[in-house]
Amino acid sequence: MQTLFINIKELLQVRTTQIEIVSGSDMAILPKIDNAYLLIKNDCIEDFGAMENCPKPDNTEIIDATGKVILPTWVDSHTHIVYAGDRIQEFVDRINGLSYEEIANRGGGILNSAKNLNETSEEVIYEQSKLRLEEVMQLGTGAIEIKSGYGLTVEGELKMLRVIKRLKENYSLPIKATFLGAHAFPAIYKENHKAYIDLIIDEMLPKIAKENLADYIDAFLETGYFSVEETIKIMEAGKKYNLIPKIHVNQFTSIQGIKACIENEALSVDHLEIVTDEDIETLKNSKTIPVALPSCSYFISIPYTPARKMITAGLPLALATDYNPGTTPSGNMNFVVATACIKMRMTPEEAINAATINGAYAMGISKTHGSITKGKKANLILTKPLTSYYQLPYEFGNNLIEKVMINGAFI
Ligand SMILES: N=CN[C@@H](CCC(=O)O)C(=O)O
Ligand SMILES: [Zn+2]
Repeated sequence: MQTLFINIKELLQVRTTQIEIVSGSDMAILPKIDNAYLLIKNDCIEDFGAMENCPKPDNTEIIDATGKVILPTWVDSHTHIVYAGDRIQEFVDRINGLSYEEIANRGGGILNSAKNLNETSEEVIYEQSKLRLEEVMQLGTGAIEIKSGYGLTVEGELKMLRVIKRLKENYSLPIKATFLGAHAFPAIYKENHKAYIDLIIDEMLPKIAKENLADYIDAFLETGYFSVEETIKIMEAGKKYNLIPKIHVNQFTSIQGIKACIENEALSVDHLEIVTDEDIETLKNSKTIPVALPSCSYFISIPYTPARKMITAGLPLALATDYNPGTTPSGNMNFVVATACIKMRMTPEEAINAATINGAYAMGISKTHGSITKGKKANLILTKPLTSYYQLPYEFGNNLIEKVMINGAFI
């Protein structure tokens, strides 16, 4: 089966050689072809180029993309889309003056979602989660990472990861599962952290490994949550089961967590709303990618990741949604890209690189996704007619996507 897009106004993120990540000043470069063609064969990108070189293959569906832009689908490398119910009351409490921390200290926050999840059947959680997944796919997400972390019991964490496994089986986009048992201490372990960490290491991890339910391991390394030492234990334990760390860190405070993550070869460090010069120095020359979550900053009114400072220092940056019921009840990568431009002063080129090729690196899939490269999967966004790709972040909040293709087929 072949599909040929012709007359594409702008074909974005074209990479003739395999690159896995873009960093520093290279993030400002978004290679594109004006008036382009793109040939898809089965589920992969077969060929692309300028219209004057367009082939005329037989038995091929032709799609005229006059006035439209094509780019790789968004790669959302950090989400918590498997959860039960919502936290709307906490949203109103925050409007009325309570902080995220105050709500958590009252037993709300992550523990509120954990209670709800443990009281909800796997079937219901699956039904709720698949609607979220289908919605974000229509918004252009063509690869997604999903975390556990609202179970905080052996059964609850397994239930979440089994839901993610079912989503993997039933949907064609790449899904990576991350075990986040170390998301918060359940109330009964508040004074006995060691017992909960033992539960994670001795009971949860072996069961998860036996059922092959996770690709990565995560922890909420933060003041009041998991300390540096506790997170190191979790990372070391995960690595024994080949689970690479992807860690929540520096959301509210900088406590030497980034250094510990890099020393433990984390694939990514995520959040980074509070970043010191020392943190930036530590990130240089590491293979760990920083991931910013601007929708979270927007929703709970905390600082934005200092993208300009980090990119100027030569670092790579990825963007993701953090879709979750507490701090980011939105999985719209278009909004993330726009907010990165508007609030973090990333250029459209930097933001699109961060949400495609660098997102793919943060998910461990940049060999197959994240750019228009021959042989990569045909996961594409076809926009409505646009004046240029700048319209994507400019018209924040508007849906400019006409169609989404996953593995060579429109969804
Ligand atoms: N910060 C930790 N975890 C989630 C939010 C958890 C919650 O409030 O439900 C996040 O990434 O923002
Ligand atoms: Zn998160």
